[in-house]
Amino acid sequence: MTAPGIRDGQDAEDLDVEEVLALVKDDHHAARPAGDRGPGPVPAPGRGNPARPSGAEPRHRATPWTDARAIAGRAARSLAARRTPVSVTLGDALGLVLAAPLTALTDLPSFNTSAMDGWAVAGPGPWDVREEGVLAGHAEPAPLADGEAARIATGARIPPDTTAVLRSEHGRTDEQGRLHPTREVQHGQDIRPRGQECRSGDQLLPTGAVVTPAVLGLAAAAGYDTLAAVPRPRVEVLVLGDELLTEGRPHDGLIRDALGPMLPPWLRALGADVVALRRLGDDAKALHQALTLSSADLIVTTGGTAAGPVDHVHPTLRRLGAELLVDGVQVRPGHPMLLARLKPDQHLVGLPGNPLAAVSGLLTLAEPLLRTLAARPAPEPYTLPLREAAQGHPYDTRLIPVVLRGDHAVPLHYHGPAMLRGIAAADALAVVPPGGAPAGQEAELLDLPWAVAGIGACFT
Ligand SMILES: Nc1nc2c(c(=O)[nH]1)N[C@H]1C(S)=C(S)[C@@H](COP(=O)(O)OP(=O)(O)OC[C@H]3O[C@@H](n4cnc5c(N)ncnc54)[C@H](O)[C@@H]3O)O[C@H]1N2
Ligand code: MOO
Repeated sequence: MTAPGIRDGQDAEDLDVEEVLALVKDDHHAARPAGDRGPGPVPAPGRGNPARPSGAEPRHRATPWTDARAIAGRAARSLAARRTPVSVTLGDALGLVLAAPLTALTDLPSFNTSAMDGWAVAGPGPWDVREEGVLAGHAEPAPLADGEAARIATGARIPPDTTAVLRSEHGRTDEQGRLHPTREVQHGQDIRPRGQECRSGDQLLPTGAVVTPAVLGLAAAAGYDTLAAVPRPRVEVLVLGDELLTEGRPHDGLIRDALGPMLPPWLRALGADVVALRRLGDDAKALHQALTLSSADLIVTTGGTAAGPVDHVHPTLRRLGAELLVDGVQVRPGHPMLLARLKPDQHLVGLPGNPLAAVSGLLTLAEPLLRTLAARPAPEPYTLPLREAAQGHPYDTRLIPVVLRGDHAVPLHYHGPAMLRGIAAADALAVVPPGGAPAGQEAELLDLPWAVAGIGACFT
């Protein structure tokens, strides 16, 4: 069914009966008799306490969206504190979080060094220029006598008793080979004294700092070969569904697996070490075995979260005696997503099979859990005004792909739960409250990792 009022790119299956009815009725708002007040545009209920159209069945068990994110973060909190730091080479440390303060292992600079190419000079000029110059990386040169100069390169060790460095563009040599300054020389100029940036033992960065390329550079400069870091949470991805092809075009009711290629790099961008991706079909036994044997910190399943004949996730979790921490979330798309504790130190996030619903589950449940396990800081929440109105769900939060243009978030079309066309062009997801948001209303934004950091920064 396609309800009048469903916007371009919105998927009718995304809307439940109440929502479709709300849209239909909303469309005929003008034709209502005077005094007929409802239901009309559904009023925006408060988060977590949604107003429901009269007669609507409350969605039992479904957790409000903000609560679901908080529960996912909390579920990992005590585990995060107990994770043993790992020692990783600088080459493997990008994106990890420091498990110990970065303390300087040396003074920086570790010797008095020249800030410029030119001459090290002693006393006032003119100076006799020593035959042998000083290059970076050389052993300590002999002391300068008063009235003596030595050619010196940027980064080279300053000879003892040097009083200043004269830049090459500020000196000239006469016929006798004596060096004259062409401008006044200040005592100590262009000498970087040992320890100017830090002394050995100074704290350069605290525990919890994210290892960026700049941190790698600083650590190397300060003498580190390895860093103590919080290990990446180990994640196993189990893709469920007999209808999935791994190559070629869809045919005969079979479709391409869109989640297998999408989830591992996305999980990596969220800080995970993806140890395995396995396609299990719709095989309850294989799922049970995979969950029993896995030693990952987090198992992410895709599909099979609803109540169809081959939706094996709930029955398998029941069989395993798993504790369901979140069983359905008041969010569209993705409302059947779930979070379970399989063992005290092992969780499962069940993502719905519809691909945009899976993205919603990834950002709602997997992101806070992985962030907490990886000890990454929470991104600062921020909002931007919507450039166009965003259609809301009557009583669930909706996540809508947007592009950021100037100071506005522009909602994208093709945001139905089975569609990736919108998110593939997006910079962020806008959090649209129940009832929707008119143009100009501020919406909270969830940045997509590559939109902020660039592709190279988050997928290495
Ligand atoms: N009776 C009900 N049926 C459904 C409900 C509901 O509330 N009551 N919710 C719908 C919603 S909303 C979603 S989302 C889906 C979630 O279903 P599952 O998690 O059980 O997923 P599947 O049924 O396995 O698949 C749904 C859909 O997605 C396609 N799919 C699955 N895996 C992939 C993949 N790796 N790549 C691309 N596409 C995939 C699959 O073929 C289906 O079309 O349930 C609704 N039903
Ligand atoms: O609305 Mo579902 O949750 O299609 O994803």
